[in-house]
Amino acid sequence: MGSTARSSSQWSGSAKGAASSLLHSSPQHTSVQAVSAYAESEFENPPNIFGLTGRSPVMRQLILQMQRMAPRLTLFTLEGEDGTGKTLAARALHANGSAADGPFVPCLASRFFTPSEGGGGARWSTAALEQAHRGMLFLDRVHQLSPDQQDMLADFLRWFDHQPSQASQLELGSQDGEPTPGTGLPAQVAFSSSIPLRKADPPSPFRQDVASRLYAVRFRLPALRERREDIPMLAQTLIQRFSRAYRKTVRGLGPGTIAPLLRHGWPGNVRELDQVITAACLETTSQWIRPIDLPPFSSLIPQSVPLNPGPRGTESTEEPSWNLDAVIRFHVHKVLQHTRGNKLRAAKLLGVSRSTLYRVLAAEPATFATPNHPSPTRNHGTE
Ligand SMILES: Nc1ncnc2c1ncn2[C@@H]1O[C@H](COP(=O)(O)OP(=O)(O)OP(=O)(O)O)[C@@H](O)[C@H]1O
Repeated sequence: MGSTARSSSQWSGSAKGAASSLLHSSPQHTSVQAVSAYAESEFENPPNIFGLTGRSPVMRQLILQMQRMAPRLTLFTLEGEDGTGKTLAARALHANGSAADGPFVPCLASRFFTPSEGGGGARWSTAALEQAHRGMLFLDRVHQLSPDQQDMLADFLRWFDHQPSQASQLELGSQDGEPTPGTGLPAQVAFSSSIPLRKADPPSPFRQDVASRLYAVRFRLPALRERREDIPMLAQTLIQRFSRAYRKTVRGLGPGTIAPLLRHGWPGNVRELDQVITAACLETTSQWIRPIDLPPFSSLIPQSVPLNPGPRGTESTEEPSWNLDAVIRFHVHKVLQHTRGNKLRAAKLLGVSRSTLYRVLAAEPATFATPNHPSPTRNHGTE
């Protein structure tokens, strides 16, 4: 990619230096050339599984582990905070596993375990099972299950463990490969959880016997703040993704833009980074994202998205933020993303005047400040 006359291999040495200096030194010393080199480099081909990538040791190890284990997985759990890439990881394991020829069927765990949906006394959704026949059923957000639903999950695990092997599944389906009603059987079942299901100190909100079964094979997606060295590469990946999707040429991060990204805490993880990059790509009038193009980060997501509280106390231990300004700004940015930055259309959709929209965007969001990022206005400083 890019219009530079130098090849990426010629750049790779200086790109490596640029990455290191961006991570370890003051942003004021970052040169235009170094940042351009960084954006144009190929990032030394970090391991990649179905678009899930990372160059930090923890991500390298995870991706290699996924590549190694994918062909043999039957039942496993992906654990990590919201937006860390659990769904992407599940898709990657599906694409590289024994059920790759079958469908990938994501389903909220709390919807799957809804007795009425299956009818006929079924304690889980037979429709979802049929859809996922010989593929992967991905039961998302298992930590949100109520105690009754956890009991259903225990029954489901027992049922699944006693099903015939993949080899004999052919006999279960009809001749054209479609399952006959009530006989759908996924080859793989994956679960996701945003919080650890196993607690060292009881009492736990989750049935510990069930958690042990789910943890037999577990992949942990690290929070973005635990692998900051991945931020430049992820930002570049997301910029390229944006450019392709929106057909707008954005080449990379301009001078001074990486520093605020490295300083931020990323409570919303890669999803939040994606939102920030998308908003900046929409905003920029240059081919490079400038600090002034960055939105105030923490306003893009509510500071702490409260989890669905369950009777056994499955709610997040973090204090949820219901700050009205934060919610309004989050919504406004979502609408702006939807209208691809068209403020007139966004104002119409929101049912407000354009000047009101500008006022919301210009407002100083004092309540969104993070300790490391005290003034999240549109201009993130003068670096
Ligand atoms: N390592 C990565 N490389 C590229 N994109 C990533 C990576 N991790 C996550 N993403 C992107 O970040 C966004 C959030 O990822 P995903 O939906 O998989 O997270 P999640 O953990 O399942 O979130 P939630 O628990 O809130 O459902 C997606 O757009 C995904 O493509």
